[in-house]
Amino acid sequence: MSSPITRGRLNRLTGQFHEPGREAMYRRDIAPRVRRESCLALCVAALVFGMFAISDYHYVGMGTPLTLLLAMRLLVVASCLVLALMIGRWGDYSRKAWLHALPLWILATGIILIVPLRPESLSTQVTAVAMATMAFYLLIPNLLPIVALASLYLSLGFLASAVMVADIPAVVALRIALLLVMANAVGFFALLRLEKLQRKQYALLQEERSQNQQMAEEIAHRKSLEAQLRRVAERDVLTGLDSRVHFMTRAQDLLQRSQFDKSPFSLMMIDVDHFKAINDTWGHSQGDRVLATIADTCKRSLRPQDVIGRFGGEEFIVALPDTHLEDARMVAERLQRKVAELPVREDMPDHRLTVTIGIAGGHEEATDLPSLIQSADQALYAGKHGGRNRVVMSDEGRAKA
Ligand SMILES: Nc1nc2c(ncn2[C@@H]2O[C@H](COP(=O)(O)OP(=O)(O)OP(=O)(O)O)[C@@H](O)[C@H]2O)c(=O)[nH]1
Repeated sequence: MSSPITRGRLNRLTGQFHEPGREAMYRRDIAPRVRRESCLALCVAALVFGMFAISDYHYVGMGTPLTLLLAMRLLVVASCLVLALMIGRWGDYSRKAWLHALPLWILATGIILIVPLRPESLSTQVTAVAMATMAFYLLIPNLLPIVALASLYLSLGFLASAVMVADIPAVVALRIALLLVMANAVGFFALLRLEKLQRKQYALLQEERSQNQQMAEEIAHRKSLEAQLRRVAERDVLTGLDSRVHFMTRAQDLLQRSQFDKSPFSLMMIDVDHFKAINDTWGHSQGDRVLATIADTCKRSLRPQDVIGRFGGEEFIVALPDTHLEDARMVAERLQRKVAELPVREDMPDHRLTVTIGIAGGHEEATDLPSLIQSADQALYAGKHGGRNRVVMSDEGRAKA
């Protein structure tokens, strides 16, 4: 549950947010809707106010009072329509609340002026004023304090002109006053409730949006962490090659595809010769540099579709899809040559950098990756025993070749 602080506290009398920034944001948010509704409400108000011209003739007949009444109605109707047009174009509710308030004052003045121009119809005018008051509060969108002031002006002005022009007894004036107080009270509290409800709804929506935003950020953060972790798990930090686990996954896929396509598949195990001696003589940092350089050299010498990984310590593994054993041997010999040509003499004088490579191959359905690795490893072992710095094919490979 969110606290009233996060939702935004509301003023008890106006229904507006206490925080001016939040109130301004709310008004900005509802501005387009208020603009549309104001235009529509003013057009309807102009129509209704103009419509009563029909009853003017009935009450005052032909003559100067009718002319004055019609002129006044025309003025009010025209003002309402012009203001509706202006609000539609420039009526930004968040910055020009006065423009939205102006029609209320004009309509109120028009209604008040009917009393001296048509004093005989006072009883029907009381009903019309009460209804106009409610319409001010509920139908023409505006801020509660502005509406309350305009309605009060309408009520007091109407009462004053009724007392002065229509010469009504005190008791009738009191009844009209009570009726108008009631209309104002009902309108005020209805609009206050509406203002509060709308702002509460807005605050809840904002809260929901911010929670969604937070959630989206959290998800993005987790995804990036996940991707980072995956990258760490898939890469060997020292050489930048595939980690053993990731290599196994990729090589497995390649082998399966080769078996499906019935295309050749070869596997190489590369081991640096006398690597321990490098560590012991020139230190582990130099050993690390040598491993990274050899890894880089091998990677660059392979095709993009080949996959190379670090299998362990100073041992690398390469999967060669679509490659016959004889071709794999040529690749291995090329790698062997490139490693031997690496310029390490300055850092490690009197040391010949060499690698021994074991090769195995096969794409028959019975062949699986672990047994291929085992065969390549056996060939590598044989190469080491045979004096190192050589390329050796597994027994099955030799038989096939
Ligand atoms: N600098 C460095 N050394 C490593 C790393 N991983 C393994 N080693 C070392 O590599 C050496 C491998 O030694 P051996 O298994 O005896 O192999 P070798 O000396 O190359 O001998 P042969 O393979 O028989 O030619 C060990 O001393 C390991 O400590 C590494 O990441 N960095």
